[in-house]
Amino acid sequence: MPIHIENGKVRLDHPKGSSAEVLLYGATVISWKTIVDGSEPTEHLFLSKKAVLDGSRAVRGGIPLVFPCFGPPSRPEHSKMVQHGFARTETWKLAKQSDDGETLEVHLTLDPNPSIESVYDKPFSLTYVVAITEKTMVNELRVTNPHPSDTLEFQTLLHTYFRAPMEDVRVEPLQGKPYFDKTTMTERVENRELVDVKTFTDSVYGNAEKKSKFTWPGGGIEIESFNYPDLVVWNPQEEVASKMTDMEEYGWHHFLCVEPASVRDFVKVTPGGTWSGKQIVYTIPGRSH
Ligand SMILES: O=P(O)(O)OC[C@H]1O[C@H](O)[C@H](O)[C@@H](O)[C@@H]1O
Repeated sequence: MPIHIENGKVRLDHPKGSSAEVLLYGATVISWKTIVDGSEPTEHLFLSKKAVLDGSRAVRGGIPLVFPCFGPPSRPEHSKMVQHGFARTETWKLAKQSDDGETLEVHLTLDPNPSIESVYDKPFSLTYVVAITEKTMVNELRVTNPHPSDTLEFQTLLHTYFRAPMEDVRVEPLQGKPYFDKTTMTERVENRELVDVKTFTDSVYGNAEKKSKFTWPGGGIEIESFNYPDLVVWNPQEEVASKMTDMEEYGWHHFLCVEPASVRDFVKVTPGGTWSGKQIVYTIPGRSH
């Protein structure tokens, strides 16, 4: 079976060798593999060896979903929530699956339940689409506002932990972009053509390009995003990661987070409307790692 569900995890196995694994817990994609150089499938996501997958805390790695607030809550309506909201710590439902021979696709849904309602009283409906082809992965979040008269406002982000060598990786194109540097809490403008993460990096770029990429000698990933005006680049380095109980030793050497986002401002969805944000991720042709 190309798509099957087992022990709270959805597996997609493409006939051309690519695969993905999505936990119902947080709708967290924890693995995405493709065949890059004609041999064994290569894992493109970082998942900490100490990540907790039992539903007791957000997963340290893969693609946790941030909704409806980014970072510590900044608005009264989010004040009962923990950092990054509840979407990454709720159990989603597998609502739909399809396989047309080229694309394997699953739809996971999340709607208000008593645990969410204890911290958030707005009506909403979320659908998260994960699809893989031989070479690509698509992650699309759809947010519907079922309220008859109130606008729904939220922040959201695909917190993607990519497996890459921290020392060598460079992100572009970010030159000239405004960004909020969370390491110093200052608003700045990026002057580097190629951005590295060799020091503690927590940068929230605005006005992001539709296509971003990061490369290192022998590897690279391109991200095409739709409807995400911002891009967060993060590597916690030892100073922050060593305080995380779920980060494996030296884990920060093996990933960077490049996160299509709508967080510098709040997305506004009119009554009855639906917002959707999407990333398409693929390895850069001719490169392998
Ligand atoms: O530790 P978490 O709650 O998963 O957050 C991990 C990180 O997420 C984002 O990248 C934020 O910009 C960081 O400030 C935060 O530290």
